[in-house]
Amino acid sequence: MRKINIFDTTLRDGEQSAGVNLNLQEKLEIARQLERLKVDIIEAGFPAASKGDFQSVKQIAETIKHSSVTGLSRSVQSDIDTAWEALKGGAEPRLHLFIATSPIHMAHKLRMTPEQVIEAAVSSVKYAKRYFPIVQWSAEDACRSELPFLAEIVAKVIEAGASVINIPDTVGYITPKEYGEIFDFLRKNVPNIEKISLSAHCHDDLGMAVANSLAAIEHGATQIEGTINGIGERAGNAALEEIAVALYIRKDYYKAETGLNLQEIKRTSNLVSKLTGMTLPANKAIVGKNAFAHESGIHQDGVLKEKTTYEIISPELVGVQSNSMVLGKHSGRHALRNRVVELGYTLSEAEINKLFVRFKELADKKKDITDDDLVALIFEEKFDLFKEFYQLSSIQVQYGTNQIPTAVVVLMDGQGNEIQEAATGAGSVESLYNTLERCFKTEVKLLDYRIESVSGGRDALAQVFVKVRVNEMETSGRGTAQDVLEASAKAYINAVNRVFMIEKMREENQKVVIKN
Ligand SMILES: CC(=O)SCCNC(=O)CCNC(=O)[C@H](O)C(C)(C)COP(=O)(O)OP(=O)(O)OC[C@H]1O[C@@H](n2cnc3c(N)ncnc32)[C@H](O)[C@@H]1OP(=O)(O)O
Ligand SMILES: CC(C)C(=O)C(=O)O
Repeated sequence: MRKINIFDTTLRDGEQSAGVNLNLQEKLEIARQLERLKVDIIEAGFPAASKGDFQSVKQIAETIKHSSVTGLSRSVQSDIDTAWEALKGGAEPRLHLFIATSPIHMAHKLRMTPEQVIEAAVSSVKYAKRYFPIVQWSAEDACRSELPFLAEIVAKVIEAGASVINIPDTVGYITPKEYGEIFDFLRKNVPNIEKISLSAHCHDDLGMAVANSLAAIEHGATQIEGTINGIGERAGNAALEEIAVALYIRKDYYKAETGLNLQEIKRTSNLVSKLTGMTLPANKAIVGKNAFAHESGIHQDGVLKEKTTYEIISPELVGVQSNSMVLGKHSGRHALRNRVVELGYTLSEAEINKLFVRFKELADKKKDITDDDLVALIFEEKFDLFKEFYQLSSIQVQYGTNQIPTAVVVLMDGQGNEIQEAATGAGSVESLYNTLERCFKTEVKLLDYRIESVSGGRDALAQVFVKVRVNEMETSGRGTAQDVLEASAKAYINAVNRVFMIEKMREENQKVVIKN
């Protein structure tokens, strides 16, 4: 079996999904879960992009011990210097350098000649090697590049010290057969290529990211890049869980394996989906709600007689289990702490105590607290870092079939001032959002609103996801409560607080001088 290294870019390319902004705590939690999943490399961000990205990469590099942590950098010295400052505290610092090699990108975006691109690539790899023991180099838009040019630049960056060469299908254009041919061409035409590791990075614009990644493995790639749930720029990246399980189930064919702990897949997928607000289609392979559900009589009959008639993957393989735990109003802190740990979360004693109060409040209203309820409460406590901006004190909404819906909202701002406003709207949620907009004194455009119940039953918690645009910035928010209107208000406030947080960081960023 060939070993395939898994390079996870959920926190970098995944966060490039429109409307997704993860805060430091959220990124750390995902990084810890990726470490439990045993990914080989975590791309934690793009350190030179912002102060927030820099801090997240630095903290992740200093926290994660069993996966290697990397960050992305353009071929410019100031980006490399900043990346070193972020990554130097990690166990195995590595840098991911890139520059575009296709005629379209070189001419129109970089406005550089091919010779200038080679010069920038080589000099940046040499510069990075002064700091980093491992330098990965990526040819952005490799799949629309001219193959002889690609081979020439790859040969030169290997000579300059790059030990991993990544061939990205940046715009999701290639087909599996053609992608395999690019790997064959490079392996045949680049000197010393057997001394480095070849990597694949595929986007899903034509729905072929996973198929292309698997084709790359068949043609010599030893590293695969992708994201959990396939999130990422535009149509997303290759879904790592699909690649890992395909290699496992079809090891007879691929004769290659990853080091992933497959049983952590479902938990990782849930965490990423909840924290990014990017819900999964029910029929998503491996991690969708219906991935192991047999609906029709003939299938059910077959599965009852012999599972393998219709099940090629057992749910337990990827950590899908039935939820048998019952926590209720008579449960104590020990049971709660135990369950939190079993669910894979790391909470301080103070956080457990705060969670316990919320848990008891909910248990008074709801008979059984499920794992999903608990996760929703953990998210509210652990990841709402924006409390220094607006916090909800109370809402009151009046609705009648022959009345104009009216809402009254009381908020606290970051300085402890109370803000009270009222407004009407075409429906209850609209009246609430019109009122909140008055409180914020900023125009907020609602782009998307989704509501789901966290668990089953009439007393289920409601979870609302919103996408908004404020001051030209798109962001998402989530809110959980037993009442749908309260959950709606919390989601809206969470999204707007994220924008204010990012704006504040950007202001602070401008004050930071990055070493040149
Ligand atoms: C395929 C990918 O996913 S690549 C990664 C994409 N991710 C991101 O862009 C997220 C982070 N990016 C950012 O925060 C910003 O783009 C920054 C901070 C990096 C740069 O911001 P700005 O300096 O304002 O530049 P802006 O983003 O407008 O333009 C990019 C510049 O970098 C240049 N550039 C792009 N790629 C590279 C590269 N690999 N090496 C060197 N220069 C590059 C562009 O040609 C352009 O240069 P120009 O200003 O001389 O025209
Ligand atoms: C920077 C590279 C690896 C990338 O994200 C892409 O080309 O899609």
